[in-house]
Amino acid sequence: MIEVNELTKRYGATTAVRNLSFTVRPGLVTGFLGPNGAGKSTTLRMILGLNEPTGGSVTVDGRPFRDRPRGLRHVGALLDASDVHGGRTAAAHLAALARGNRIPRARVDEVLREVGLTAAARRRIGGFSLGMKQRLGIAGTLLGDPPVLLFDEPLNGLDPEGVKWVRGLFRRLAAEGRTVFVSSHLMTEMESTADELVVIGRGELIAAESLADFAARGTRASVTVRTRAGVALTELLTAEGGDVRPLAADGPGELFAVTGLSSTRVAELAFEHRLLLDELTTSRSSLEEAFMELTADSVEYGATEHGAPR
Ligand SMILES: Nc1ncnc2c1ncn2[C@@H]1O[C@H](COP(=O)(O)OP(=O)(O)OP(=O)(O)O)[C@@H](O)[C@H]1O
Repeated sequence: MIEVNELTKRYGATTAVRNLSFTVRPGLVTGFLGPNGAGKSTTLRMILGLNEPTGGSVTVDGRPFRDRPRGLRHVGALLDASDVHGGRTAAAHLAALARGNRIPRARVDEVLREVGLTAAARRRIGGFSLGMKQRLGIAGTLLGDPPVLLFDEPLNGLDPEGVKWVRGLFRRLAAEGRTVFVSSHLMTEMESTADELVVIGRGELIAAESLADFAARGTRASVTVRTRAGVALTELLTAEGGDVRPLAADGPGELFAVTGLSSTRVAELAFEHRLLLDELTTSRSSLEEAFMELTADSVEYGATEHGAPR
């Protein structure tokens, strides 16, 4: 569990993070989203005690991370995959990390196998592709078998097969009861990866909730429902404040586009009233639209600040 409590970080006149509070729970993959410059890396560095907050506090499993000796056993973190000594071999790099954290040397071979780098173990890191460096960085996070894992933009540089592998790994780590916190500036990367989202813009919290609830915030967000109980469902959802419009349906039942309610809420209501749903989906564009709408101010701010044309 990571608890961020009214965290603020200023660099001179720039406020990188402002009064930020959220909780990252174990057993789930939580996506940490925000446009470039939103303050994600600064927040991750404060969680790890690498940056001193100007205000507020952050604890990992109840204590500031800095107070933990042998840190890799508590938190595995990958901030910058290219920040490694290129002259070392993959195995030597991991062995040095293991030694510094009193982790048995045997773990090195285990984690190399886990990330698919066994064949490259004796090669120098300098010759690695970005994707291989990401895998090596991920191997480092797993070394101490930690309950909490942090990743800053881990999908960068991975090919589609690598992305699929990382997603599977995150799911497994979460299913094992670990806390998994993954940053990205792209909603598309998170929609098949995360259960929960923490979204920030300009250093401030925009949302901390499930993907379904976040998707429902966009004004054009919609949930598609297929049912053979169209009349009853329309009445029910309308009474709950949803806007229900029929769509042209092929296949069984009728198809509706619902706005103003999350897919979770639609499912709960249908269940409570014993109405069978044949299909329930959040339109893929809803997440992206909600993200664009809710972070629009921070993106504009960034573009103006850096002098880019609007
Ligand atoms: N060491 C520093 N000194 C001065 N300003 C900094 C420093 N580190 C970050 N900033 C500023 O703080 C803000 C947040 O930066 P940060 O790197 O945390 O954002 P981010 O969300 O991780 O963005 P990106 O996805 O581009 O890495 C930016 O305006 C950045 O210029």
